[in-house]
Amino acid sequence: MTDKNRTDPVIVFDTTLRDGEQSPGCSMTVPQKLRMARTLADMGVDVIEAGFAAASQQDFDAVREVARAVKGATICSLARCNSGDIKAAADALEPAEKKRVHVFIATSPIHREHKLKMSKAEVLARAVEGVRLARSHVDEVEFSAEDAIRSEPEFLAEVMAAVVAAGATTFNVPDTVGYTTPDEMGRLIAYLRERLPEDSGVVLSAHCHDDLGMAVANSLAAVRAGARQVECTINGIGERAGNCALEEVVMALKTRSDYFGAETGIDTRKLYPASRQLAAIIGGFVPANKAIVGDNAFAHEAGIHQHGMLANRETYEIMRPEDVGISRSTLVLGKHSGRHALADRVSELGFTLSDPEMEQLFGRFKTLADRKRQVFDADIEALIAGEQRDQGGPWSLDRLHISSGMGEGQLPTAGVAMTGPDGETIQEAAVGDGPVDAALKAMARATSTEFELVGMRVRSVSEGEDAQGEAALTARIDGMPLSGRAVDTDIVAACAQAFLDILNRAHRRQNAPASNLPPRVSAAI
Ligand SMILES: CC(=O)SCCNC(=O)CCNC(=O)[C@H](O)C(C)(C)COP(=O)(O)OP(=O)(O)OC[C@H]1O[C@@H](n2cnc3c(N)ncnc32)[C@H](O)[C@@H]1OP(=O)(O)O
Ligand SMILES: CC(C)C(=O)C(=O)O
Repeated sequence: MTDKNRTDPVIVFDTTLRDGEQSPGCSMTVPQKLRMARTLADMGVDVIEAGFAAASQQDFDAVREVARAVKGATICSLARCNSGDIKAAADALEPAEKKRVHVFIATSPIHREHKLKMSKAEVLARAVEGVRLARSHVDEVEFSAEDAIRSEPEFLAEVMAAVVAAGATTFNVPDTVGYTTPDEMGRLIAYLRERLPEDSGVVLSAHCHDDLGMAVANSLAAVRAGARQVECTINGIGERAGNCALEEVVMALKTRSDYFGAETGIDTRKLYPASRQLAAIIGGFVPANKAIVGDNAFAHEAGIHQHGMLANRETYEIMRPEDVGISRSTLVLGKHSGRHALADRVSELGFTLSDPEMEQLFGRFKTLADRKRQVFDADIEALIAGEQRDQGGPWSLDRLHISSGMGEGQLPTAGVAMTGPDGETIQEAAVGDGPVDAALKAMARATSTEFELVGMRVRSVSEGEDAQGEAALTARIDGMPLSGRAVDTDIVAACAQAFLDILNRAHRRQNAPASNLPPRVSAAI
């Protein structure tokens, strides 16, 4: 059991630049690795595995550049258990303030027999030789038993004892193929921990892959069982399904330090910027539902949740967005939102609406939200503008049907049904130069109006492929210029509604007592 008031430090070993880079499409140039390494050091990563120096000249250069330029963190290079790799690693690390050579060899039967073609004794001997040689170059040597999870536990313990005796300072337990479970991982770490001499000072480490989606859970189980180093990558990038995600393991340890009794020294406010920086460098994107750093990690759309959030954000958030470097939680307005969230946004946007106006707006908002995935601030503003626009009638546009297309022989046609001042519904159709022209002509016929279109502007007033379009039309009727404006996700419908505004203004003008007419020059809205 953990002591609630005590937290042990956990070393964060970041391998974004080595194992992360091994994932297809994630190769980085030397300057890109350097930028990323600076970010990692700045956020408090303890060990940065900058590459595999023997892999290529570029990898060697990257390790060397990071070793030369990045201060604060320990810089590490991976090496197989052979003299060439170990020498390359040591040479590349030479300028580092604090350096670590990370040697590895596989210990599992399948890797021994089929890949290395070595017996247990040969693997053991190569591991010991590798660690000794590495120790002749640097003080910190990490040994990894590749595919430790599928290795015989007794053999693993034997290798651990031998490499520790040869000078290894960290013993890493990789779940190379992401096969283990939290329970199993916990038991294996506890088993190895029992076999490490109390005063050895050797750190047990976990390196988990995510093939079954358990890399973070397995790493946390290792910490709970006594591992004091976790190996991880930003955004969880890495071989196949990836590695343990740094931001997730760090925030789990921080948020549940009561449970794990362990914490890292990471400045968690740097997690989100680091995640975005990496995504920009490798040209990928972070899934919206990614824990901690995804776009939706602190976003709420459901009305019941939004209501709870407005009352007290801890109702639906276990972490503060600011603590991971995200400026604020967001209440996303969509079809699942309720009145509380809409009212909050309306007042945030600076509008004061009466209760009936708010109720009307809510109805229009739900109708729009059913057609759009997300309702943006500009949509709300447009809805309010629409709400406040002239609705005096008497004409209503009950139906609009458009037929339009491209190519020779196409006749853009519109059919409308409009109900007028005496309650009669009139149906009309017209062809035009385009769908808007046809719609306007059909509406003019239905209302027996002669008009001349003198101005038309259509623009998008919100974001996304399902953005709302605002149409602003000016038409001359009886010599009088009149304007109308409307918003709709369909721009032809927006134009038709804007024209309806104009027709209604014209009708009211013709039927109003002469003294009520506004001056001619200000007839536009
Ligand atoms: C689980 C992991 O993530 S381990 C790290 C994996 N990362 C990488 O492989 C990326 C960098 N790798 C490379 O650039 C190349 O593989 C190199 C330069 C390291 C080696 O290239 P090559 O010499 O052409 O060998 P290749 O990759 O084809 O085969 C691996 C060789 O290393 C041997 N080997 C594998 N692991 C080890 C080890 N830990 N210690 C010693 N030898 C090893 C294999 O048995 C094989 O030996 P062989 O050539 O005698 O048959
Ligand atoms: C070299 C080790 C640590 C590794 O990357 C793995 O086993 O996945």
